[in-house]
Amino acid sequence: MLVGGRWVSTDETRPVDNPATGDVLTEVPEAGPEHLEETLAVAYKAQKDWGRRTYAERADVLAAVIDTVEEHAEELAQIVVAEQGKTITEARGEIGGVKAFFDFALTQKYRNVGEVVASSAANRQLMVREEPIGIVAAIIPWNFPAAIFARKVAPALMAGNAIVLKPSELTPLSALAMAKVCEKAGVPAGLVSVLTGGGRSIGKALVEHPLVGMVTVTGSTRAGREILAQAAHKVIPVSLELGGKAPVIVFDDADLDLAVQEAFESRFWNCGQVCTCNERTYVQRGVHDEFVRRLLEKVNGLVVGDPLDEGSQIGPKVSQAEWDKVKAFVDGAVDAGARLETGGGRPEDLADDKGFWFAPTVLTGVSNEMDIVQQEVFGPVLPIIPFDTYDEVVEYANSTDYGLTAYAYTEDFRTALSLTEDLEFGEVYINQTGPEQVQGFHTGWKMSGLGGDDGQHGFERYTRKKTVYLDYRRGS
Ligand SMILES: NC(=O)C1=CN([C@@H]2O[C@H](COP(=O)(O)OP(=O)(O)OC[C@H]3O[C@@H](n4cnc5c(N)ncnc54)[C@H](OP(=O)(O)O)[C@@H]3O)[C@@H](O)[C@H]2O)C=CC1
Ligand SMILES: O=C(O)[C@@H](O)[C@@H]1OC[C@H](O)[C@H]1O
Repeated sequence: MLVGGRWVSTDETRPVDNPATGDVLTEVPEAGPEHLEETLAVAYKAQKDWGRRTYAERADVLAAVIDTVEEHAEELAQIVVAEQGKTITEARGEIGGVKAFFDFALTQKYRNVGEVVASSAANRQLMVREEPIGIVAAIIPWNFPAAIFARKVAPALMAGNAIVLKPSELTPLSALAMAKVCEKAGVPAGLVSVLTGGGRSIGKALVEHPLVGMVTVTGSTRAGREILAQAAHKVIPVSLELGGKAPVIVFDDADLDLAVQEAFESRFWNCGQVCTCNERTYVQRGVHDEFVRRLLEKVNGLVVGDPLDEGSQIGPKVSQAEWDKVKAFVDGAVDAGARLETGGGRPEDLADDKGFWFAPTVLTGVSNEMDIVQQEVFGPVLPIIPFDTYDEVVEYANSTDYGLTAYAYTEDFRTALSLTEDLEFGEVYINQTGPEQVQGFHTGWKMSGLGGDDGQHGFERYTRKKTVYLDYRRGS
């Protein structure tokens, strides 16, 4: 792991599994208190200089990071596949996302860093200036281990901060590889550190450390709530990007081919392990059966297999624990009366394989109250629920504790515009699917988050304001 500019190993280590084989891929160090103290002491000094550099100077360094990512793109994609299990095609897309997050940070090169406010007294000036925060702690998940590293590091560095990352214990290798890329690109030593270990151990200690001035988290709502509580006594800003339970709503008048294709893509991307995934699909009764028929044709054609094989479309779940969680949701839904249209557990042709394979699964006859509709599944499982009226489906969509992303398909402009007002979500897509764009604002409502990432609003969260009163009267 990268401790204040030094690559450090430890006697105590923890395994990293390959989800496609179930075998141990490698071991990584277990960060301890001494590593945290060293990391933060070095970051504190490095940030003082970095924060005084101009945006243009910082942009030059970040531009070199993009070039170095490009130079190592395939190697980085292979690392994502090995530890997270997404297909090589999806992993190459993730590395493209890495570059996009840095590219957006570069657009801040000529950023407006404050404003002069009209003073109520002559010969005086009142300015509100934007400044770096200092040291940022980033707690990141396993579903996009390289892209979410970039989503946090790029704005944090561009705004003049240092950053210490605690990657998920499931996928530390991508963060370590990205830290090497930053080092090779010329990011000054100590500005980017990666501490490997458990969230409730080194992650908690990082969040609670007095030198950490802001925390940014992407992960489950459970983790986000714990981290918010851990940071509360320090009264520091916390950004939370948490769980999702995105509805796809298909009205009778929708372009059905478009709705089927995008509901399908949005559910099974990354084996369903995306916070913006289609977690539940509501279909108006008039087109419900045709929608299900067309969707099943696509789902039953999906190729589940070796993520390094260019022909594979879905890799394994990231861990056995995650596999067990998804299986419990499916079995619970069937026990509650849902109909299993396809899938439901391990694919037959991989029944004896050690990988964490889960067959693409579709459930019908599902009611809105079922756990599989109310709770985040985060796997290749799609429950489909029929509805009759606009008011009914809006009530269904808004009925969960989550409020990150929602999608709707309709050709009626009144319905579309009304949905953008009535849906209680931080992101609403009409007649299109994701992913979100880096210049937008990836923000969750309700239990899906606090603050947000990306765009101008996400960038601003890595800065703080200073108001300056300047009296330039010439003598008295
Ligand atoms: N809204 C969004 O943009 C996204 C949301 N998610 C959500 O995250 C979940 C899956 O990701 P997953 O990594 O399993 O999420 P987890 O919540 O398990 O972990 C996320 C990160 O938080 C760390 N962590 C957990 N508890 C604490 C704590 N008390 N203090 C400090 N750090 C802690 C974890 O460390 P450790 O390594 O020990 O697990 C990990 O690095 C899903 O629910 C998914 O929806 C995922 C991606 C994006
Ligand atoms: O966090 C998620 O799951 C999504 O926001 C995902 O993360 C990186 C990708 O660029 C996003 O689509």
